[in-house]
Amino acid sequence: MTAARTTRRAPGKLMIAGEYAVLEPGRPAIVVAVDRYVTATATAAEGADIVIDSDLLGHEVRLRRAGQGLEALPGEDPSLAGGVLAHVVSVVETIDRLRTERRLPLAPVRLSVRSDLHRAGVKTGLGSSAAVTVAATRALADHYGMRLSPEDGFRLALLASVRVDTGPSGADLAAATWGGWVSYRSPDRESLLAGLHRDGVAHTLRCPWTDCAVGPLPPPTGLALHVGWSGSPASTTALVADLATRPEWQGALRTRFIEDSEACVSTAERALRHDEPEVLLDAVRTARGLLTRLDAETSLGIVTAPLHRLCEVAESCGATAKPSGAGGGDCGIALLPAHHSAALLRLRWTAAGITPLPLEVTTGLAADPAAEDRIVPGPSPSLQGHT
Ligand SMILES: Nc1ncnc2c1ncn2[C@@H]1O[C@H](COP(=O)(O)OP(=O)(O)O)[C@@H](O)[C@H]1O
Ligand SMILES: C[C@@](O)(CCOP(=O)(O)OP(=O)(O)O)CC(=O)O
Repeated sequence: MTAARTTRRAPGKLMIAGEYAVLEPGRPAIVVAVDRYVTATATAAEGADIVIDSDLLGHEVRLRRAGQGLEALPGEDPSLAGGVLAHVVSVVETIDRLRTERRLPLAPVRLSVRSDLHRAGVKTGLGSSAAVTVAATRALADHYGMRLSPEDGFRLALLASVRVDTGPSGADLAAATWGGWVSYRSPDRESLLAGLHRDGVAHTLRCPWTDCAVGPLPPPTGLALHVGWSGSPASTTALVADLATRPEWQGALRTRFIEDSEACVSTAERALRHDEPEVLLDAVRTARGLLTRLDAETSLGIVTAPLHRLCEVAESCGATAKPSGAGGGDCGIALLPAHHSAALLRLRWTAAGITPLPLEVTTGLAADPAAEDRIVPGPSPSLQGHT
């Protein structure tokens, strides 16, 4: 390994449609990457096997490779590796295992992580865990000279993610990897985790991922995507876990929601592919209706008062709007036809206590023009060359 310093950045995301239903393997969602990033830099470490320096902590944490993964060195807070650093630690452990299975050497590595997906330390719902996982996976793999394809990088990041939590669909990882407007269907994360335990990383990476599908979608023409922040963070994990425990979610309600969501997302995808903005707006309106109905049927707390206000105000400005993601706080999106005033929307949102976020749809890590490194192709065979 001869790389001196490898920096990779991955964008945040917003969900356009398909929330909750996409948790079901094979069910679709539409997600877009937005231009707020997490940047991960891998360099050689000294004095520890792994050093993680994250802006979430403000100090670095030194870890060592032990039999079952990374553990804190004496004097370090042992709870951090399984807590706030869980995603970065899982990335390192997943790549360590892959390289060990392939009989490739491990090296002391320092990973620095910087994020602009929080506002004054508060999460905005732009998918920081996914951006961290994708950026760190890519920085570390490239640092080792593994030269992953975007598909390999996505799969490796999803495997690192399921080791932390099999709950999330991975739609945010797909957006961070490929960027733009993305059509996504999730794999069965429980069976991937079982595969990791049973067969290891290399095999699970290569086996068919039934149900999983990712593809680019053309952006809509004549519609601008606007994003408003409700002002409060939401715990997607808590909402998803809460929904899973509801008896009503086990029966007909769930089947109907998932079927209706599939129809809605498929319509939205067709509208994007055939450049039919009116049909897209209808589908986004339907997606809002589905989330509102799910909320009414379960009292989960998806459509909070600020998110409702965000949507109503946007509609009064000529837009079609909905909560984006799990709801309960975080962001909402509005699609505004070009002949309506964006300035008015921003003004009315601000007056209603909603913060307009100046975000643009962006490319993913796979096309990162800012990738900066000094990799000299080393003797380590690439992942692709080995599989
Ligand atoms: N700057 C960062 N450095 C290290 N880990 C981070 C950073 N930002 C986010 N993470 C990881 O992502 C987790 C947050 O995930 P989550 O609560 O799902 O928020 P989000 O909705 O932004 O993904 C953190 O607990 C941490 O594990
Ligand atoms: C419910 C979901 O389908 C969508 C949640 O999207 P969010 O945007 O709420 O996620 P966070 O980035 O963690 O805030 C869960 C999923 O797809 O994982």
